[in-house]
Amino acid sequence: MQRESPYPMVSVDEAQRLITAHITPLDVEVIDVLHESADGRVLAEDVYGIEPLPDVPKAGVDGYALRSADGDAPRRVIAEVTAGATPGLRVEAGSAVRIMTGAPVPEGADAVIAVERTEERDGVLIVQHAPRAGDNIHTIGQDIAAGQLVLARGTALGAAEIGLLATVGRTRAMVYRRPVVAVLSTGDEVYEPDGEVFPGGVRDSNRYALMAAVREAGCLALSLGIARDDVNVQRAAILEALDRADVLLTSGGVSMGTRDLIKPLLAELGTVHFGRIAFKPGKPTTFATIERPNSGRLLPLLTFGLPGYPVSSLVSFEVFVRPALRRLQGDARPDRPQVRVTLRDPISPSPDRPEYQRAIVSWEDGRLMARSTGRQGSSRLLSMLGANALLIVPAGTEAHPAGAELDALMTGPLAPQGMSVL
Ligand SMILES: Nc1nc2c(c(=O)[nH]1)N[C@H]1C(S)=C(S)[C@@H](COP(=O)(O)OP(=O)(O)OC[C@H]3O[C@@H](n4cnc5c(N)ncnc54)[C@H](O)[C@@H]3O)O[C@H]1N2
Ligand code: MOO
Repeated sequence: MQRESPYPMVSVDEAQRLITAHITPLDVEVIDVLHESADGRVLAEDVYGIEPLPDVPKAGVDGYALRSADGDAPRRVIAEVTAGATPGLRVEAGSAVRIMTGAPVPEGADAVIAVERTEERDGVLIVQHAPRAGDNIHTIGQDIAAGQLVLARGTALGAAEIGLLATVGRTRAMVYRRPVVAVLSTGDEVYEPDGEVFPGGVRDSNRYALMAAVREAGCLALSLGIARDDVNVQRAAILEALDRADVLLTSGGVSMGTRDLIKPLLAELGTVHFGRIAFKPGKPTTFATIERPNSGRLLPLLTFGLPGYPVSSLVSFEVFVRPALRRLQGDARPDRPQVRVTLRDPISPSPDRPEYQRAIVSWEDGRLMARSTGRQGSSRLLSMLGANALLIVPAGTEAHPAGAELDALMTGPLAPQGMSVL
């Protein structure tokens, strides 16, 4: 057993910097952006609107197109235009055209009055007030100007973005490839959750939790199963990832035990960039790159050796892996937002490392309030339940009292007011 880790302890910032230095966005592909599979993809090109929207002046309400110069005088109703029709007629002085929302405004008309503000009897229109020029008319290009940039490269596709692509007629667009992320659990004590578990064993929660986190980050998850604590078995699993994946996440086997084989294996197969972080939970988190001589892939296999403790692996994923996966997909905004929160409960720091404590943040009494999810042990997965934030608690010995402020990384949307923990 080693008495001291050969890996120097790096700071969180330094670890993030080292990871980022090894990332360039993956290759691109052209996809049909109107299908389900486009959800969450990141654009690899700028998208412009070619034509203005609307392309002709359009009625904003159901009513009558008329001339403002006629004031509040009655008008003769000469025709009706519906959305989708081409009017081909002219509104002369003293006349009006019945018009529907979204229909092109006929020539000569410079206003539309809502039907509720009118009466029509025997083909004569009575208006309740004199319309002003421009009333209820959507002008050419008011929503999108001709040639306007509507979506920038690096934008993730959600409902609004997909709607915009359809609006400007871009049914195919260039997006970054989704990274394939292989996930491997290690440990003789780790069992499939649906089978028999021998005394002292644990069910493999890490692989399933990490694969869900990988998918949530927009990647394709590839399960490599559970590798026993045998150097040849674990080497074979890493080599399989080298063949099949862009990124490898392992869990377990990265601390000081005699069966902690991952770090020496990564050093044998590639380059370990760091093997310890001043960070809790997840101190032994390791980052390595493994070259792939003949595969033609641009990037080496990015390998994250995550700790075995369920909370440590997920928190390390959130802080170090997720931003890397977003960067690989070309996301222009790969980081979670950081906010200032007020503590509802007192928080005790860890003496030697900054600690990322799980919390529930909601908007209460005009500020962001954070409540703790309870005991923060690395093995207590329940401390992640309902958490939408990681409180960044600097190393220290003094507790932070209720009412004090700390920075927090938002990992999900704000919680409803008064949400409590189990
Ligand atoms: N002498 C030292 N011991 C430890 C140190 C240290 O610095 N010196 N660091 C501690 C810290 S901090 C952490 S975190 C853990 C991480 O250790 P490993 O990554 O080597 O993890 P394991 O020992 O393999 O497992 C830890 C724990 O998690 C359970 N586990 C493992 N895999 C899974 C899985 N797939 N699903 C659910 N649970 C899993 C495993 O049974 C252990 O209970 O090391 C400390 N030790
Ligand atoms: O860094 Mo470990 O996750 O504290 O237990």
